[in-house]
Amino acid sequence: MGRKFFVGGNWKCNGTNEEVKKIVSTLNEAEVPSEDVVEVVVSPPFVFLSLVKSLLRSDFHVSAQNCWVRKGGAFTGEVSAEMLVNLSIPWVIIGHSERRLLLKESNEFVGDKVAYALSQGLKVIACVGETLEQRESGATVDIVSAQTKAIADKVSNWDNIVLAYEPVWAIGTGKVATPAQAQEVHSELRKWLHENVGAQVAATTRIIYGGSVNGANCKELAAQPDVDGFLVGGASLKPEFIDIIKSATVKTA
Ligand SMILES: O=C(CO)COP(=O)(O)O
Repeated sequence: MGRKFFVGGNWKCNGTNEEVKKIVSTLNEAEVPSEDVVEVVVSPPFVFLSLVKSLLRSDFHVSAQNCWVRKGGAFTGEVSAEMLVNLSIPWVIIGHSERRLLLKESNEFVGDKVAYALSQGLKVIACVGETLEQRESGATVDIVSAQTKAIADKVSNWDNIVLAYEPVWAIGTGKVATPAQAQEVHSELRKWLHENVGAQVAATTRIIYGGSVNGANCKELAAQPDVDGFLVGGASLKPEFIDIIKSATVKTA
């Protein structure tokens, strides 16, 4: 079975009520390849999830940017997986580097979160990626493998996981990984899955790239054999997100 191209838009901590409505209306008017060709998921901040869900075209889906590690309760400021399920939000991003680095989320904590979110029926965009210092010291593959292992240690079924490779040095910097750099790490991740989880999981799990993806660089990245889509930050707030969605056709050409 082929891996359907996946394009996620991570809006991060951006947007007003008015801006969110405008982005959604731009997306709703866009002509893009069908759902058979590309799966599109947008991830607004928690407070806008219901609004976006109510306005967004039905062939695009909504994701949260995080959720609590276990069942909800006395955890001030947190949002539980159960709440997302209750609102029919199908996806959640877990382990984004901004949370790993700024909020000190460990590999193990991320693994626990992924497992709990899956157990509640959510689909997960699980993020991994190395810092510039780690890349320069030659540790990239070790770092992303350890991050992936912490997830694999806690989950037995990968059907509802999309793995996002997001090198920290490429996020929000305009410094995109070259297609060859992205392909190299994606193929190492697939190899890791093959050797440590199984051939089927390696063949079917989508590995998407994130870090300064834009309308101009997406096609070349999408053409790489192990790049199965994107997780887009800054450009997902702009009309060029539509061009990025359209890059899915590179795979079918
Ligand atoms: O972190 C990212 C997506 O999750 C990437 O952000 P940018 O596309 O703004 O570099």
